[in-house]
Amino acid sequence: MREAEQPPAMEEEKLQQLRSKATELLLREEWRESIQAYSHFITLCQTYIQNTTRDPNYLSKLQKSLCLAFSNRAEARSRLKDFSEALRDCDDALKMESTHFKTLICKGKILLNLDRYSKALDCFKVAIQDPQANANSETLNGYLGKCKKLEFLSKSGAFDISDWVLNGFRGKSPELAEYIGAVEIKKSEISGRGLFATRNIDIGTPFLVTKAIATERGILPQNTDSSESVQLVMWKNFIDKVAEASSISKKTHHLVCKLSTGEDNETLEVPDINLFRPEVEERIFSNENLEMGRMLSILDVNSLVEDAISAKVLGKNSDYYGIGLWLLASFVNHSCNPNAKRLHIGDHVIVHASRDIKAGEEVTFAYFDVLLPLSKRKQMATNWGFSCNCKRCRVEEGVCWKQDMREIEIGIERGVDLGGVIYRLEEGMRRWMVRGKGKGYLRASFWGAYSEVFESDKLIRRWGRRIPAMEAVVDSVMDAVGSDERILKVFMEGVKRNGGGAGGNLVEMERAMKLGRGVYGKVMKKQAMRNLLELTGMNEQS
Ligand SMILES: C[S@@+](CC[C@H](N)C(=O)[O-])C[C@H]1O[C@@H](n2cnc3c(N)ncnc32)[C@H](O)[C@@H]1O
Repeated sequence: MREAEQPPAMEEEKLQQLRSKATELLLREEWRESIQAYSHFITLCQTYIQNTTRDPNYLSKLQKSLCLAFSNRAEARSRLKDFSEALRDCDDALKMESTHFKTLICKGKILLNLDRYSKALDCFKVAIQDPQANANSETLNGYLGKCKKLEFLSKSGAFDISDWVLNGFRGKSPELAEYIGAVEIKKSEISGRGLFATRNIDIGTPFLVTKAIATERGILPQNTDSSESVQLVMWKNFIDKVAEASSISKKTHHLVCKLSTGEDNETLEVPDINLFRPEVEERIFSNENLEMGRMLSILDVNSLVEDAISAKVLGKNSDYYGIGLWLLASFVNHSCNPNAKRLHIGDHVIVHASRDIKAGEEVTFAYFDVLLPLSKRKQMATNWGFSCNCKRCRVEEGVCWKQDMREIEIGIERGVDLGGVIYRLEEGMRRWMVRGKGKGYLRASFWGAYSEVFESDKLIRRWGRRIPAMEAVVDSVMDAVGSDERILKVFMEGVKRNGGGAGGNLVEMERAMKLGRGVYGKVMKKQAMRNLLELTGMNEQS
């Protein structure tokens, strides 16, 4: 006898057995096994529904069971982060019962996870009307509030981490939404594709906030050999996580395939930035092949080391190490005169302007320390696998061969009086007619010398007016290479030495706030920024 022709009692018994097994597996959190059991149940139930000509009550009972099975399979699939299949199950359940409470909650949570805030909000809004919502009203209201807040952030970019900062970065890190501000992907003169401003972006304004598709974090041991082997294990885990994220989402896979391998950059296609928006659904992407070798090159070129704000400000956890892949941030090219900085909070990266950016300008951040001379930067770019093609490197190429420049570098290596180094460099720039941004570039290259002199009362007294004032150097370096915590630190110490500080004169404080916005971004209110400025001024390691 075929299953579909069995009498209802037997059908029911069989369904009951399968349902109990699937539910038990679900309760035991054995997700894969419960998905299998529910799939079996669903197939059987669908067959019975198709073939039944009997009692409408029985049919309705079958449909209810089927709806619940879709809902439970969606839950199990979402626990395995297979969100696209889980969403499909939710939709199948909702087709049968458009206000099915459990499914609406499950779908809302999945959509929230996928950063589709307004669609998630729609689900929770319907769910809260259900009588069952009374027993869960606190949780449901929590979800509703979270969706509304994240939707607002994703539209406005008005991020605010003040409370967390004022709380000394303790507790849960702030909730952040996916946000794409006034930027687009275009062909870049630096290399391949780059991210470009579509409007003027003020210093500190965040223009990209996005969650990593995978991260791996750990504490590195002090010992170099052990540290290297820990890093190797982390790297392997990280590769596995990226591979897993790509295998469960066609969209993630497609976007990973779009990233550069560091070769043939000029022939790379320019993807539409809108593809990176969370609202773009999985179903428009097809299966693509990405061989392991290519994926490893992509990760090599695009993975970023985390730079946690708490570690930055408090100078703690210097042996803490985190890597991640942030898809859209991977289109930001390096420049030795960058105009953007990134801040890592939880799994999110916030990219903000570290100086004013004009509409049409390419946005860039530093892949490595750019407060160093050209020769050292060249070495670091080589380690990264490219030869830097930024404007500052091109300008500095024009003066680096000069005898004075060589002598200045040799002098620094030999530990000569750094005031003398600065004096010689400033004199040289006058003779070589280096002006405007060029001056800022060279000062940034020898920032180490400037900062040591500005931090030493003795050297400042000795060199007096023969070297430029700290404020003028800070302004020109910031204008050329954007804000940096070390520039901010020198400035804050100078302000304190002059009797200023948090209560210092208004002009100085306004300048400090501007530097602070460039370093940390306009993501906090004034009091939180003042706190950070105080901490930056005090922290030896920042
Ligand atoms: C993360 S990707 C940046 C986006 C890349 N241009 C693209 O089209 O996908 C990093 C790669 O871009 C290139 N690149 C980035 N900054 C560069 C620079 N300043 N000079 C030369 N090449 C650069 C290098 O090939 C580097 O390996």
